[in-house]
Amino acid sequence: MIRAHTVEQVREAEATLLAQLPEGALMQRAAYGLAHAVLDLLGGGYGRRVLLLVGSGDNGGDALYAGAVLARRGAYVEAWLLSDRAHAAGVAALRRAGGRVGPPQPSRSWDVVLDGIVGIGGRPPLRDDAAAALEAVAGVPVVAVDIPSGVDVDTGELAGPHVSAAVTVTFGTHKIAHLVDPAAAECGVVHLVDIGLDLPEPALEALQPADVAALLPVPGGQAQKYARGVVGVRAGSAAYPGAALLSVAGAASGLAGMVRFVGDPTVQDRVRAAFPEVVGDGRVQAWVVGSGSDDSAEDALRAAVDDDVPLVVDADALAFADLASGRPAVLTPHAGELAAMLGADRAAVEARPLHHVREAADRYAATVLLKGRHTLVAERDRPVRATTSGTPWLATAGAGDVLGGLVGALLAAGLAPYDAASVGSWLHGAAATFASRGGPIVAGDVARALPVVTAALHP
Ligand SMILES: NC(=O)C1=CN([C@@H]2O[C@H](COP(=O)(O)OP(=O)(O)OC[C@H]3O[C@@H](n4cnc5c(N)ncnc54)[C@H](O)[C@@H]3O)[C@@H](O)[C@H]2O)[C@@H](O)CC1
Ligand SMILES: [K+]
Repeated sequence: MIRAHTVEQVREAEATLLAQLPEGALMQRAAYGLAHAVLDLLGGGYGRRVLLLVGSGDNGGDALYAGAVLARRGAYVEAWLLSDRAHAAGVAALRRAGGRVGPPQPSRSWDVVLDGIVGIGGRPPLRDDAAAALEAVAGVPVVAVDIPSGVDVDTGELAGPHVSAAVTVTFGTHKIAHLVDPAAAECGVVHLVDIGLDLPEPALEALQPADVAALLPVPGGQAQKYARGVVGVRAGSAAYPGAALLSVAGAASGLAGMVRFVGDPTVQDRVRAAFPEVVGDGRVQAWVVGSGSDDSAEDALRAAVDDDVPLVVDADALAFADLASGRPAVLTPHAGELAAMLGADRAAVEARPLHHVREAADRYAATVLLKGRHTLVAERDRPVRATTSGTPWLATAGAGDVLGGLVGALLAAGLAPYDAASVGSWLHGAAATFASRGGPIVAGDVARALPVVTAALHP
């Protein structure tokens, strides 16, 4: 599991550790980890040209001490101090190691910039001098120290100018901004340096393959189809038959024992032709409702709610999500749908996805899965889960229908809504990444890749 903590949680853990260690020990751990990540990125130190952007806090201190390590490895290192209150011992260490301190020489070109402007003590927006320094080094790859300066650490929101990093080297634990967009998209590759912090339950987490494998419902030796779970799909309409086919394709991933389909008769014929294993109405352990349901969305959701089993509420059914409020249910909006549910602007949801997904989980007393580059799954009193297994090629028509079906299959197989949503989202992203191999895909490719990805979790 990747765990992310709030600034307050990190500060508390650091305070405990600082009290037990000699002065400066934590910063040395951080600076060595940082320097080694930079050496990895540059393929060595000798002859490389490194510019440090140094703010007034300990984040700048990390950059200065790392700069000293790099200078001792033969790099040419300059520190551009953005404040006259820069970390004094760090400045002295850099000087002793042969680094230069002062405004950068204009003619120099840099191999890398270390962003030590602000870390977890920063409050966006960046001050003007810091923003101007960023402009002056535009185009040079940046290694962000702890966090790309200018992003909001605890929310993942952006406010004005900010660093866009190639690599972010963070310390002790991930921060929320490393996993939540739009900030996460500015972090580049995130590298975690262990500094020995002892941390509480995280604010946010991201499932890793081993976590998904541990949660996945796997049939035992005595398995039979009903016990493995029956998932029902109420989706599609004469106008949108494809949504039903893709919803069923996700549900028929093999993770539940049986799939039922209920819908428009013409759509039903097409579903049966494409998926001979799918049967008609009957008892189910979970319903998936809404993709392409068009005018029938409300009736379909009411019928599903009457069965009193866990639900996936998707697409057209989200307009009636109140019906699922307080039930075991996963609501699966994209930003536009969530905006409509909350009476907000789509742009506001995209700028503050974490805030809005939490608000919806609270308002609907349900599990809410907000689709995006890093999908977020929120449920009251649980860490939000972010999905990082996808690919930008997954932004394709019908991919959401497959996800809804898949989450339904996992609900039917017995996972709680929170786990079904986050495991389903992870598998969906991983299947897309596997199917894509860096190239374009369509929604059906994602559904077809699900069994392979599932199998790979159990070598
Ligand atoms: N506390 C610890 O034990 C450790 C901290 N470490 C480093 O220390 C950092 C935190 O250090 P600090 O608490 O000193 O805080 P920071 O260095 O993150 O930033 C605080 C400083 O930035 C200035 N600042 C705040 N907002 C700004 C803005 N919008 N524009 C420009 N300047 C702004 C403030 O005046 C303040 O002096 C971590 O992110 C990490 O890099 C690491 O060395 C590991 C150990
Ligand atoms: K930084």
